[in-house]
Amino acid sequence: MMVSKIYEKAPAKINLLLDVLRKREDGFHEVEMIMTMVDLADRLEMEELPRDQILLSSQVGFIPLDEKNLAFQAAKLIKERYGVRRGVYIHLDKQIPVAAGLAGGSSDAAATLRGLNRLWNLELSTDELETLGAELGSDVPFCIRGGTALAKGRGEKLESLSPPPQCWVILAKPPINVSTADVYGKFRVNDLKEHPSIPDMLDALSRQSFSDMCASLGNVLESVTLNRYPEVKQIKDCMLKSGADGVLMSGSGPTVFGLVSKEIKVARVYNGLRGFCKEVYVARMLT
Ligand SMILES: C[C@@](CO)(OP(=O)(O)O)[C@H](O)COP(=O)(O)OP(=O)(O)OC[C@H]1O[C@@H](n2ccc(N)nc2=O)[C@H](O)[C@@H]1O
Ligand SMILES: Nc1ncnc2c1ncn2[C@@H]1O[C@H](COP(=O)(O)OP(=O)(O)O)[C@@H](O)[C@H]1O
Repeated sequence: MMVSKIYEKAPAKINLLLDVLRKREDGFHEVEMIMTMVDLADRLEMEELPRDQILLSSQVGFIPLDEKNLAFQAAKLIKERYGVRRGVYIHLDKQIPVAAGLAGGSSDAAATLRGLNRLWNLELSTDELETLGAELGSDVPFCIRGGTALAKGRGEKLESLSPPPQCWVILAKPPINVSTADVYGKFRVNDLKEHPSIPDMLDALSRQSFSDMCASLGNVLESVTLNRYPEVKQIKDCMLKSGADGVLMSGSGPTVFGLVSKEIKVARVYNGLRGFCKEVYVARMLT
C-alpha cells in the first residue's frame, strides 16, 4: 500500500561536553563533543503533493519557510540527489526554541531526510542519510542517528555511546539570539586555561554514574557566550543555587540546562528561575 502521509519527531539535542581542539583551514573548528537528546521535540507531518513542489508551513511565524529553512533544504537535497520528481507538503510543529543551541533546525532537517526516505521508498541506510545530512550542517548527522554519541571532526564523525543515566533536564533560554558562526568566530582556543575531560565523561556514562556525569560537564564555548551575555551566567548560578546537580550551556548557547536526579527538586529549580528567565522547559533524557 502506498503511504501518503507520515509523521516524524525531531528531538532537541544537548551537549554534555563540548571541546574545541583547533581552528581548521576550511574555517570550521575541530571539535570533540558528547551529545544526547531530550524529549522536547518538534513534530513534522509530511504529505505527498500531486505536483513537483516543496511547501512548508508552521504554527510559528518567526522562522523562515523558504529555502532558508533547514527542513526545506533537506527536502530539496534528497529530491535532487535521488532524482525524485514528486512533491511534498511539510508542516512543522515547532516546540524547540529557535537559535538556542539545541539544534532545532538541524533536527528538523534530519527528521525530513528520515521521513522522505520512508515516504518515497528510497531505502537509504542511516549511514547514507548521515552523509547527506552533513551537507546541511555539522549537527545534522547526529540528529539522524539520535541517541547518545561522541562526535569528532566538525561534529559529523560519530561513535554511538550507551545512554546517560535517566534524569530531569531543565532548559532555560534567555531572550537573546546567539549565532553559532559568531560564537565560533570569537572563540580563541589559545586563551583556554583548561579543557573538559572526554575520558572522565565516557567513564561516568559507562558506569551510569549521575554524580560523575554532572561533575564532568564542560563546554569551552561558554568562554565566549558567558562573557558576552552576563544573563547566561546568571541563569547558571541561579540553577546551581536552587539545587540543580549539574549545569551547563548547550552548544553555542544561549540555552542553559540543569540536570536533576530527583523529581522533588525540579519544582525548586523551575521556580528559582522566576524573574530570571521566562522561557523554561522541563524535559527528560531520551534513553
Ligand atoms: C555549536 C554546536 C554544538 O553542537 O551546536 P549549536 O549551538 O549550533 O546548536 C555545533 O557545533 C554547530 O553545528 P551547526 O549549527 O550544525 O553548525 P553549521 O551550520 O555546520 O555551522 C555554522 C557555522 O559555525 C561554525 N562552526 C560550526 C561547526 C564547527 N565544528 N566549527 C565551526 O567553526 C562555522 O563558522 C559555520 O559556518
Ligand atoms: N527548521 C528550522 N527551525 C528553526 N530555525 C531554523 C530552521 N531552519 C532554519 N532556521 C534558522 O536557523 C537558525 C538557527 O536555528 P536553530 O537550529 O534553532 O539554532 P541552533 O543551531 O542554535 O540550535 C535560526 O536563525 C533560524 O532562523
